Amino acid sequence: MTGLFSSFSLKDITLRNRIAVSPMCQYQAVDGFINDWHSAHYSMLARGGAGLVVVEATAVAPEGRITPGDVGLWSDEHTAGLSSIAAAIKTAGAVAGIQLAHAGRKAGCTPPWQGGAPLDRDDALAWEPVGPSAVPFVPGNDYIPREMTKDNIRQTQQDFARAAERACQAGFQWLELHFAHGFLAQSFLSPQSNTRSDEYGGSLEGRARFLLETVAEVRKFWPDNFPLTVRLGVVEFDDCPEHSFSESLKVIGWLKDAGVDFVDVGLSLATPGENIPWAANFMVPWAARVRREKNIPVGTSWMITQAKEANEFIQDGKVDVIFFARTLLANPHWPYRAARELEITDPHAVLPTPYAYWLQNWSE
Ligand SMILES: CC(=O)[C@H]1CCCN(Cc2ccccc2)C1
Repeated sequence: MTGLFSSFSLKDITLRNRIAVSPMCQYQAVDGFINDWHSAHYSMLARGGAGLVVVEATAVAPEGRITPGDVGLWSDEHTAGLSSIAAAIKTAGAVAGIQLAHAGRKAGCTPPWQGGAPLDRDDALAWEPVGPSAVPFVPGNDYIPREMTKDNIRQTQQDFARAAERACQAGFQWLELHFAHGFLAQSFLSPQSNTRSDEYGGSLEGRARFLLETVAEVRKFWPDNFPLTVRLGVVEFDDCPEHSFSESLKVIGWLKDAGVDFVDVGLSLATPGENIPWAANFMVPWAARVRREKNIPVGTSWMITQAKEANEFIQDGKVDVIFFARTLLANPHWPYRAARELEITDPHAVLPTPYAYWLQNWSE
């Protein structure tokens, strides 16, 4: 019987359950290097019992960071630190995943707790953002990205590919390309941000070209027996969400043909004014439609907090994996709580032995 605690196999990788730690930016790195914060953070989450732990948005180039504090994999020097993170995740029994990102025109900002606005231009840590077109994320704002040349595009695609190679060398076995949230790839896809008239703009084929060429380059460096996945913003909540969703379904078909194994169904966040219908589980129906209409395994996130509901989403074949974020930040041992609530056999077994032993006969 499938459910939240049934295993999930994709290519040669098997998750012990359907609970994934969603990539959550910590903004604690220096020059892209992880430190004790990340080691403790990811060990904590991996020991909580999730089947998959995806490391936060990891920049494929310095100018692709959301903030100066983003983790990076743009240099061979970054590999060693991330390999220790991958090892810690795997030792705890979870599959080690990593999200590779380029924030595009949303890059070069302060972390959310400092307002999330672009760094002052005279800040020594600031840099010029890049994008498909010289169109600012905030209409009328003077934080305008430099329009990428075709050489810039090719270089960034290589950056993704080389970062994927490093991720494999570091021991990660699940790769998620960040094609959502208004970041670089999403901004190529959205006509709100991509006004190019060359082959990287205009038609849907043109706007999707950056994504498909990036997947093709990554495919050369990421092992075929490990899942190659994308987080894709599948819907823009504008005056006609069905339009962007129908375009996304076409793009997902092309991504699948290019070798993408799984879609983590996310939000577009391509413009600041989106009227997002925030509510519990609100992305599940969209993910279920992708799964059904494109016959591809999917995951999703966004305000999913209840074990019984999550279990039903899996049982009903709506989604294959559920990405939890704040639910797990609030309680890293939430998988154990969920296992008890769902009356799974040996709920304590989701935890490492030193914890499982003492909890096997414990009931509060
Ligand atoms: C890297 C990434 O996708 C993150 C960056 C920070 C904001 N995240 C998106 C977010 C928006 C609103 C509430 C919570 C989260 C996306």
